[in-house]
Amino acid sequence: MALWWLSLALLATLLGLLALWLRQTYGYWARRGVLHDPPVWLYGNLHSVGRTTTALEPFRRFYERYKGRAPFGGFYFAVRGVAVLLDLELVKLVMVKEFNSFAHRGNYYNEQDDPISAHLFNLDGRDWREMRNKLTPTFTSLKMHQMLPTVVDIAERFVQVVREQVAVHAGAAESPVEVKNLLARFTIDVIGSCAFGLDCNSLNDPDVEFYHLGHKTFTDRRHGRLAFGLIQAFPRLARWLRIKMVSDDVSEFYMRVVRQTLEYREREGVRRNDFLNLLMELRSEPGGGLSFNQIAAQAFVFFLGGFETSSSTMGFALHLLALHPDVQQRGRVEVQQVLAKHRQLNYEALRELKYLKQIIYGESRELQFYDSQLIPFYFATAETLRKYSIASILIRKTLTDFRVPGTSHVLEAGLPVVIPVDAIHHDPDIYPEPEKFDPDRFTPEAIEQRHSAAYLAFGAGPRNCIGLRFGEMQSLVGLAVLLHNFRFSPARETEIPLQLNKTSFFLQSRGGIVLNVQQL
Ligand code: HEM
Repeated sequence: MALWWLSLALLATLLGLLALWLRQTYGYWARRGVLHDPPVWLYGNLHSVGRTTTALEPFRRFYERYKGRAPFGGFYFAVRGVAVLLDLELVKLVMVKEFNSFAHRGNYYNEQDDPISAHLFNLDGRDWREMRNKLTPTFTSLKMHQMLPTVVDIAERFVQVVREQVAVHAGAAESPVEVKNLLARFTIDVIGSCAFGLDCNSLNDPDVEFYHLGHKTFTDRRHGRLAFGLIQAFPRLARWLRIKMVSDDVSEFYMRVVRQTLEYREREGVRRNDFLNLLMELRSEPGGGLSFNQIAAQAFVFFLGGFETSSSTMGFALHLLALHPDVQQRGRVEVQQVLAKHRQLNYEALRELKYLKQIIYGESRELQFYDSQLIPFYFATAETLRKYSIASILIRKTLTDFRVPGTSHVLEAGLPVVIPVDAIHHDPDIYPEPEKFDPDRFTPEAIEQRHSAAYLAFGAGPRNCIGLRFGEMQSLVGLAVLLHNFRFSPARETEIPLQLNKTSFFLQSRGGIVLNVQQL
């Protein structure tokens, strides 16, 4: 009996201490006099995500409520205080001008026990800088040029598969096709070939392992939200406990694929124009090359970056184009003109697809400086990614105490800083009528009128998306061949508006995207 009372007293003491700690933790912003919303214990300000809202809503509401009242506001991720930026000048300072004070993302990874998690997106500090320097030459225009024929070959197979799906409905009034799955298979085959040197052929065989594990990488979480928040908040403890982030079967699969391909290429002396070849060349670089684990982790992140982001972008673009036939036709005419001139989709042809670029990609002035030839593509892709920002928030970690200009507030060392990309992209003062789909928001003249941090679909500054050109190339090729061969319109099953997945960190549609597809 005495033991029972003792246990109860111990439990009560522990709960009391936990409550005191949480009170102290959740008082962080109030003590500093920073605007903030009251948090829900243990969940912080993201309690609704995955239940009643997607990850977009809390940040949009927060931004709308506090924008103009302060350059940043206070927020809580689980038990961690984070600052949410509300002012574009401050965004630019954090991402570009004062980058050295905010160079980390602060993501958890575990090089020892979970080597595949130690990839460029997660790395920080010197490890990140060295890896970024090594990988940057992998994404030059020349390298993209060399990979383009592979992408075009797969795009031709893609058209054939879509034709077969449309043919199933021959003679019927409608020909509904689920395009999201087809786009995922297209990008899997492209990135499987370019990052892993494999002919995955998921376009013809949807049961291939690469396709299933590719999906699993995005759908299966090793940890629940609360555990994830705690791991991010206490990375040293998590490493000590040997906690992994990537599922074992996913990790084992990619490690095995890279090992087998490397061994085969070395044995047979095979060279190809792909990312794996470039990573292999880095293996024996003087002054410290890449280890096998490092190569596998980088191939893995190229796969993560290249598969879901680009297929979602194309899926969102097709949905928008189906609802806006005038924009679709303008894009198609451009593709027809460019193909009539060049006879094929070569690099020069891609450069001339100006309007298509406005529909999907797009960029701030900063990116235009580094590759002015790519501006046109921004029009098409840009407006899609403004409306549907695949990464709805970006994160940086403060490395040294940073006084916010014009205020007495300090972003303390170690504090995560959130850039609310989706909220900025839907700010009516920056993009009037933000729900309207209008690729002409991304003409060079219109871009010039806006703040350079007003468009952040690929991030900004030295830690922006390294795969931008590749993603751009594959999305542009994919959309160009689709518009050239098919017309898209809403079918009876088409969701309007498109419903989004509530549990995914990256923006995804909740289910498939069904559109009426007509062969031209
Ligand atoms: C539509 C396609 C894509 C979108 C929307 C996209 C978006 C992004 C965003 C928003 C970031 C974070 C930038 C920041 O924090 O400032 C990022 C980083 C990154 N992306 Fe992409 N991405 C795309 C395609 C790709 C592709 C094709 C690859 C690789 C082949 C890739 C690889 C990466 C990597 C490795 C990083 C981390 C860079 C670093 O921390 O140094 N992405 N991407």
